[in-house]
Amino acid sequence: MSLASNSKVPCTIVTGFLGAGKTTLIRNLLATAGGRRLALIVNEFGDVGVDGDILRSCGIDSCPEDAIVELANGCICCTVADDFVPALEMLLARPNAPEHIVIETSGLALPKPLVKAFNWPAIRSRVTVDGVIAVVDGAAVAAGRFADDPEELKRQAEADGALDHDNPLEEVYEDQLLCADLVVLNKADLLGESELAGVERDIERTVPRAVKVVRTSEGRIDAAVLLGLGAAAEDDLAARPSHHDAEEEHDHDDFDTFVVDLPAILEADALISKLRKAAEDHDILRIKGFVAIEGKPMRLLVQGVGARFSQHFDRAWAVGEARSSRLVVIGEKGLDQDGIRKALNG
Ligand SMILES: Nc1nc2c(ncn2[C@@H]2O[C@H](COP(=O)(O)OP(=O)(O)OP(=O)(O)O)[C@@H](O)[C@H]2O)c(=O)[nH]1
Repeated sequence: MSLASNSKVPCTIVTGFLGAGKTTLIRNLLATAGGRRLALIVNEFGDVGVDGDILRSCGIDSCPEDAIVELANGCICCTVADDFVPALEMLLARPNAPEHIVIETSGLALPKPLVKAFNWPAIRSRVTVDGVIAVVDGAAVAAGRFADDPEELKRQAEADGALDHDNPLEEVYEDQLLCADLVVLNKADLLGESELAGVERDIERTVPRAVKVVRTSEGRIDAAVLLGLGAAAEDDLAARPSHHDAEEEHDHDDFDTFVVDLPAILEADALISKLRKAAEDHDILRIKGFVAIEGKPMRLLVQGVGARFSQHFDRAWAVGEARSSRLVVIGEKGLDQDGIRKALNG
C-alpha cells in the first residue's frame, strides 16, 4: 500500500435491504470498536430519522452524538453531490477527525453510486472504501421475498409477452450483494440449518466472485471482522456489476413511503395487532417509529419488517419534547395510503 493510501481515512459502507439488521449491526459495532474514533453517516428512505436516533442514544464515547450525521428522506445514492460528499467532508473537517467512518445506507439504496463517489476529486485523496458490507435478512430470503414471483411472470408473459419485469425487490437485493466485500447473513436465529445452507447457496449463486459469508444473530459480530477489510472498493468497480450500469441515473419509482401520525395510544399490544394486520393486508415492507402510550413516561420504539413486529421502551420522553406517535411506512409502489391510515387510526 502506498503512503498516500495509508493516510486515507477508511470508510465502511453498510448496505442491505429494508429491515435486514443494519442499524442493529452498527450498534453492536460501536460497542465493540475498542476506542477507535468513529463517525457515522446514517441514511433513511422515509422522512423520519429513526436509525440516527437509535444510534445517537447508544452513548458510546468513541462515537459522540455530533459525529453522527443523519441524511433522511431519500436514498443517498441519488443525492451524492448534495448530501453524501458534503457530509463526508464535514466529518473529515472535525477537530478530532475520525479514524474510521461508517456509512449506513437506506434499505433501498444502491451501494455502487456511493462507492463511485469516492473517486470524486473533492475526496479521493482523503478517503477510501475499506469495505462494503451487505447485511442479509436470512428469514426474508428463505421466505422467497427476493425471488421472482412465477405467477406474476406467467401473467405478464401471457399479457404482453414480456419476461423482463423482475421483482423490484430482487433487483435492489442483488445490487447490494453484487457490490459486497463481506456478506453478513443475519437473523440466523430464525432459521434452521438447512434453511441457512439454502440461503448461503442463494447468495453464492448471486455473487460470482468469492465473497465471505458470515452468519449472525442480532448483528453480533466483532468489529475486528467488519473493519479493516482494506478493499479499496473504489479502485475495483468493474468487479461489482449493477442492474443499473447502463443508466446515467436511476430512481426508486418502484417504492413508496409515507408517515402516519397516530392519535393517543392506550395500549401497545392492541396497536401492534393493528400494525401486523395492516402489514399483512397491504403487503407493507417496513414500518418503524416512536409511539407515545398514555400514562407512560417512556417512548415506545416500534419496528416492523413484513408482518414481524417488535417493540420496546427505548428511553424516557425528554422534558419539553412533544409526546407524539409517528410511524414511517414503506412498501412497493401503489400502497393504499388511505386504507392503511384508516386501519391504523380506527
Ligand atoms: N430475530 C431477529 N431479529 C433481528 C435480527 N437483527 C435485527 N433484528 C430486528 O429486525 C428489525 C430491523 O432491524 P434494523 O437493525 O433496524 O434493520 P435495518 O436494516 O437498519 O432497517 P432499515 O434501516 O429500516 O432498512 C428490528 O426489530 C431488529 O430488532 C436478528 O438477527 N434476528
